[in-house]
Amino acid sequence: MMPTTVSIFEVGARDGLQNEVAVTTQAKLQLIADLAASGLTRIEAGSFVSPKWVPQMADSADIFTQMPRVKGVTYSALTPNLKGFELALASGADEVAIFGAASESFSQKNINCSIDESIERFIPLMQIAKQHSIPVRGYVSCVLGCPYEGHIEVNEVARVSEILYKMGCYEISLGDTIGVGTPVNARRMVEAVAKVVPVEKLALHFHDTYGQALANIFACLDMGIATFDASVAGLGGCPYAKGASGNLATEDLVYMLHGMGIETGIDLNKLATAGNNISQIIGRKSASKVANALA
Ligand SMILES: CC(C)(COP(=O)([O-])OP(=O)([O-])OC[C@H]1O[C@@H](n2cnc3c(N)ncnc32)[C@H](O)[C@@H]1OP(=O)([O-])[O-])[C@@H](O)C(=O)NCCC(=O)NCCSC(=O)C[C@@](C)(O)CC(=O)[O-]
Repeated sequence: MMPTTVSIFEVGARDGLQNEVAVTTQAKLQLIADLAASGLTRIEAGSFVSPKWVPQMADSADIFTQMPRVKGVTYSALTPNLKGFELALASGADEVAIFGAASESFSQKNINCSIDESIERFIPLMQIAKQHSIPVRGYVSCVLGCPYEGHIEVNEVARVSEILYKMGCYEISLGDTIGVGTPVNARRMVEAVAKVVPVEKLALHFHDTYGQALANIFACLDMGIATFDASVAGLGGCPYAKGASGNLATEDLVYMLHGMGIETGIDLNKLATAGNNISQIIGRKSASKVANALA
């Protein structure tokens, strides 16, 4: 059955801006304020990773401490290890996300350790997060393909997802990091993961490299998933997946959902303005077809 409402997890300020030319802290703060003003209630605002690995996110502590908070909005941070979690906690993040992968090679390139080692690192983080009542989201990358290994078995996606869920992640976001998935493959992958993680605890995170993201979401919408990640203006990519384009543009997702009578709580015009403003700062046209059409 199709959902009547969908929750959008906005990743533009993190997944998006981590792979664009560096913008000022002030520009990020404005973007985050604009996103909240458009009605988004789940905003990933930065990441506490090594600034040597991802310099674009080096000001995340400033972002979290300086951004004006809107009541009802959850501001989340990406954290790869205990050090990242402690920095996020000190900066006032409402929730954090750990990130693993279904590909050994991607795990090595992205976080410099194997899948199993990454899980070992998450254990103390999960314990401390529980003590502080900080909800933890879990990402699994490369669920429909890997930039280094190509095909990824759905059983491996299910295995890593189940581990993260059993560790205490409240939601598992399945990431098509390089945007190679197609609708039938996406459904098959979700079916496999839904055998080990309740389907309502899953979110989908599609990059739009091959223009399949909306089709993939449409294909999975009647499976019981009601959370989708998206990035305003289609910002970004992944620093460890060369050539991958940004996430599905949030504007395009909202337009499709509203067209289907599915509520999101988001004002599309305000969202498009937020996306156009940050695109102008970055110096390129918005990657959202909808934002460009509205303009
Ligand atoms: C995980 C590490 C840190 C391991 O990196 P490492 O070099 O193996 O770590 P280390 O423990 O040996 O530490 C090396 C240095 O980093 C520091 N360090 C250690 N941890 C932190 C931290 N949390 N914050 C800040 N600094 C940190 C640490 O203090 C030390 O500093 P030094 O002594 O050299 O001055 C590194 O590989 C890293 O930062 N990787 C992040 C990569 C990244 O952010 N990738 C993009 C996000 S994932 C993504 O986009 C996919 C997703 C989620 O969107 C879903 C999808 O689309 O698939």
